[in-house]
Amino acid sequence: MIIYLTGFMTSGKSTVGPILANVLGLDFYDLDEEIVKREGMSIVDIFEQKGESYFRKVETRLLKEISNNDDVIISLGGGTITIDENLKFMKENGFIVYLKVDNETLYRRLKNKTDRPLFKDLVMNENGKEEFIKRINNLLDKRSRYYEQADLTIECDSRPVGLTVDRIAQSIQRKINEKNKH
Ligand SMILES: Nc1ncnc2c1ncn2[C@@H]1O[C@H](COP(=O)(O)OP(=O)(O)OP(=O)(O)O)[C@@H](O)[C@H]1O
Ligand SMILES: O=C(O)C1=C[C@@H](O)[C@@H](O)[C@H](O)C1
Ligand SMILES: [Mg+2]
Repeated sequence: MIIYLTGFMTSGKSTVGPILANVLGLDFYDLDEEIVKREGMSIVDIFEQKGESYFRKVETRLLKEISNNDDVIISLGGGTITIDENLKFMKENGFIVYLKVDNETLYRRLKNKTDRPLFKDLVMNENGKEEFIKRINNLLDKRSRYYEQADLTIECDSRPVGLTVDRIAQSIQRKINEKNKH
């Protein structure tokens, strides 16, 4: 079984993923971390020096590569699921969980981080909340229809990490039990 964690930047995929894997006794991969390892560059450097479309190509290739593992949790990048080819592949090969977080919470988490290329300029230019919220909403308008294709949505705005992990773990456990019955 492959469990894919999707959701907006800073929704918590990379924070929740390793804890969830530990709780369920599964292996863990973080797609962004695999890209950084393979390219020997940070995500920001890849975007700045090689461009977003190059990043997306590597992302799609490595998504398929790490999906050769079984019994694994994979934390995706925030944009991975918005590539139709990736969405189709994950629907066919795993169980997708959407970590849904409201725009105010995303703003609080994003406003000081310079390691997200799609928000770095706003942070560096010390833009105000309005600009952040506008960009978050614009991206969410385009991306929600992809995130909502997930098999399970967990609303996790200000929920402690442990509770998010518990809720996903219970849901996955139910799935595994069902599978074992058949
Ligand atoms: N309850 C919470 N659950 C998850 N993360 C939280 C929570 N409260 C605060 N945070 C913080 O929010 C941030 C979540 O970032 P994280 O890197 O996990 O997101 P991500 O979904 O992997 O983003 P990206 O798409 O950019 O990889 C971290 O800085 C984490 O410490
Ligand atoms: O939402 C996005 O498009 C991204 C999210 C991050 O996980 C990284 O994959 C990168 O910063 C792009
Ligand atoms: Mg991440």
